[in-house]
Amino acid sequence: MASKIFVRPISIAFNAFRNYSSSSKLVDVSINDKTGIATVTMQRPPVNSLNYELLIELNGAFQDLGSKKIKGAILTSSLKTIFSAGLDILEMYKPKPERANAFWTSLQDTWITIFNTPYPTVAAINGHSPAGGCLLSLACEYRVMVNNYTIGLNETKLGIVAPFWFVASMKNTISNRESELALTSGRLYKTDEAFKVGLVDETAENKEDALAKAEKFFSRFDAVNPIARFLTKQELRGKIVKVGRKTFIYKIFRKFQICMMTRI
Ligand SMILES: CCCCC/C=C\C/C=C\C=C\CC(=O)SCCNC(=O)CCNC(=O)[C@H](O)C(C)(C)COP(=O)(O)OP(=O)(O)OC[C@H]1O[C@@H](n2cnc3c(N)ncnc32)[C@H](O)[C@@H]1OP(=O)(O)O
Repeated sequence: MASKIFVRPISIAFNAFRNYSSSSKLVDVSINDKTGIATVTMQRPPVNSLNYELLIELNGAFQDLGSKKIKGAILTSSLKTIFSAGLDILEMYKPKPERANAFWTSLQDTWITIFNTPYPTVAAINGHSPAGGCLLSLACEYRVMVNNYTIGLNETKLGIVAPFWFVASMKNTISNRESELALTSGRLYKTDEAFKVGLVDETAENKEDALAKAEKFFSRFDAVNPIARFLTKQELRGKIVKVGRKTFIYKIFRKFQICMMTRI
């Protein structure tokens, strides 16, 4: 584990990114060769619900960017009014145990990858972002959200208990008190409400505005050593990932959830 942590930022310093662009069915990745900023776009109509295949592609995209010399990555959506509707309900409806296990693992791996990137990340939230959609944005370092949409961890409203790493991601962003109020009530915040509590860092008029603000965020690090930056990020986020990834409790919790899912 430790070797991974220390090798990655060094390796990115030796890789060029020029003229990179790759598009799979569900995720488009492009790197602007002038700014060095990557844009990862989810494109799974109608609502970018997170199924196994989308998660695998997302995880791969963010991992690949770790080997390129980028200034930062923006996560956004190709859809007009939806960032992501969260987990694909169909993945949770009477799944085969192997699929449920693979799905759940892919969700957690994707969260860990995005939460832990050596490069800075911004979610340009250009539409509704409930539940798992909110989780993806929380994994990024900064959130810019277009006005008049909704975001939040609304699991309790659906009769679901948000896993503790969802909760930890929320608590990493807003206060413990606000997290408690939000999660227990399954609150979905409007953009301006989310801004008031710090769930989003900036609001935007439209997607273009959100992307412009996201790009501006990266310039904060122009005079910052990228390795020092990454190690500091790890210092702040490492414990949450460790709890999310390794604990016995997590394994039990996953078994319990898969068990619940396969019985519904
Ligand atoms: C089942 C429980 C098992 C127990 C599991 C135990 C533990 C799980 C732990 C954690 C769970 C994680 C959290 C999640 O992410 S759960 C998913 C939560 N998502 C939501 O609550 C969002 C629901 N969707 C919406 O609110 C709206 O659809 C949305 C605002 C995103 C968009 O609204 P709009 O009016 O534009 O579009 P719709 O007409 O509503 O939808 C279009 C189309 O898309 C389908 N759809 C919507 N959301 C999902 C989804 N999450 N998964 C799959 N499909 C979705 C919707 O049904 C429509 O389909 P169709 O009718 O056109 O065929």
